[in-house]
Amino acid sequence: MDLSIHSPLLRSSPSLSPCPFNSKNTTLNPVFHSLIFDSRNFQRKLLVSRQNQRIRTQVSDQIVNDDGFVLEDVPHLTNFLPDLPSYPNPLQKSQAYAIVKKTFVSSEDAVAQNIVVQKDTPRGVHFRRAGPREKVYFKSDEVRACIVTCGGLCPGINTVIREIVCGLNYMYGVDNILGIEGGYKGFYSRNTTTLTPKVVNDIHKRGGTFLCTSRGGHDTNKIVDNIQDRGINQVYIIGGDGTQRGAALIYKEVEKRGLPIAVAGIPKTIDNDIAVIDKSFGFDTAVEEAQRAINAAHVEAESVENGVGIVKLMGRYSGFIAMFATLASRDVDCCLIPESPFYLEGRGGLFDFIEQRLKENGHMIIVVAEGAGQEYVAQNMPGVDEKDASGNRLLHDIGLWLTQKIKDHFSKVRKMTINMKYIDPTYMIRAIPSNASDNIYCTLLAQSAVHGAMAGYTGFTVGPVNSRHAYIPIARVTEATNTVKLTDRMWARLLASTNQPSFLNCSDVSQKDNTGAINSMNTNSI
Ligand SMILES: Nc1ncnc2c1ncn2[C@@H]1O[C@H](COP(=O)(O)OP(=O)(O)OP(=O)(O)O)[C@@H](O)[C@H]1O
Ligand SMILES: O=P(O)(O)OC[C@H]1O[C@](O)(CO)[C@@H](O)[C@@H]1O
Ligand SMILES: [Mg+2]
Repeated sequence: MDLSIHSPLLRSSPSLSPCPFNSKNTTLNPVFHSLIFDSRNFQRKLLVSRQNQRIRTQVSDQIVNDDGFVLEDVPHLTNFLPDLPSYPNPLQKSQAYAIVKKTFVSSEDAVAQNIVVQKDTPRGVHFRRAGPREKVYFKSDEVRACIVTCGGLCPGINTVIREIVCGLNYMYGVDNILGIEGGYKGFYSRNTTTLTPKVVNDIHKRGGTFLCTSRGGHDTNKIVDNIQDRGINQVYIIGGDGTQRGAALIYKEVEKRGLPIAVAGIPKTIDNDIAVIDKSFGFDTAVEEAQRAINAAHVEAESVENGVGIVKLMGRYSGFIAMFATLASRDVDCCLIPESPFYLEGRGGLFDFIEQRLKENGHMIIVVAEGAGQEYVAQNMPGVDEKDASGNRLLHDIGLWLTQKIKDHFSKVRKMTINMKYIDPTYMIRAIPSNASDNIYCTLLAQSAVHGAMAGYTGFTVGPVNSRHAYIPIARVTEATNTVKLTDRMWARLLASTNQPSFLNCSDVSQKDNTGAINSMNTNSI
């Protein structure tokens, strides 16, 4: 029985594609099933139109059925261009794919957001599975694609650029690909470069972005005007949360103008603060590179009497890099992250702990995420509240502040000689090329984005959800920030491994934890 959704609401909702899902395997009755989709569609419309307000709770509240299967679908070009012609996927004739048993992903395949279930668990939220489709909505020689990279650097950006270019060219025969230089503002400052497999052949071996990047300068109308002027019909946007917000606005404008343009977001950030996806590319590489700084701090600290090493790692609002680098290293005595407040003085404070470790081991290593303890540093620098061009608050240097505080405490209060070394490898961990596993991850991301755009999906972000690549509505990944959960087992593992004070009691933890953000690392389940 085909339970495809044919509600008037769905058809009138331009932000959602027709849902070919069929619920043969569910016990839901068709009417109820439709209702669930309808309420989601309605909510999704709301979410897109009010994307700056956090209405995630309202969205969740709508999923009321115990057995509910929910597809959080992405838009399709045929939603607002119903007459758009389709063509057989050129992969059908690909020699490489000839041996693959099932070249194309079924339109009924969905990726479950929650895979830890009990017998009576509702089926819950799903995303459309990424991958090549039988039909495409672009003729190869009519594709004019562009790629732009925005926000901070991250290992692997060049691999994603390379693989979008090679994927479009090798799999779909597209050879009209433009690189927009210098981030969003590159669209209207008219700096572009032609991208071919040959041009991008070696770029994955270099850090940074071949196309350069910038913060600020997002002017939706100017950008879409420019996309139109250049005849671009596929836009690949690589960047973090801010970039994805910008991509959502570009998609909305494209849809408003009724243009046959696919807008695909590829999430990028070493901070790993993007919700829903398992982890962001470059994160593994950053954690690996951080080991070199921690090792150096450890060698320095253990070679002197009362050596204290402080290593500052990136992580504006999320302490994932610091947490994983600490867990990987085993040389770290204490890890400080933005999500977990700490204090210096008194019983159970950091000074006490340092003294105890120096007595036990003769040395001590602290890893601090750049966003940790900002409120303390701010107290010493009243009035300093700067922002970058994108409006992100510029952080105070917690590493320097901490170094000074520890020095002062031991020399002036405890009258103890300590040997402090402060290592700040901040940009070194993100300006490098991606490691092997990130390279593979970036390749899959790029190819998934290409398959999605060619298949006519738009307004999506691509990423792995429980290890399966999926097309996720852009608003879904920007509505919350992925942060370390203090009540998650991963943070408990860290506390157990360093044996550092938690600086909090249980009731503090439940108050602090949480913001409603989704812990997409799923670290509890590992
Ligand atoms: N809310 C928004 N609406 C439209 N554009 C935005 C928004 N936030 C940021 N942007 C644009 O996205 C681009 C990148 O944003 P930002 O500098 O915040 O980096 P990011 O993508 O979040 O990456 P990261 O934080 O990992 O470095 C900038 O050009 C900025 O103008
Ligand atoms: O100095 P920049 O380039 O503005 O970037 C710094 C920020 O970018 C990130 O690497 C990614 O968001 C943060 O960890 C860091 O705070
Ligand atoms: Mg950001």
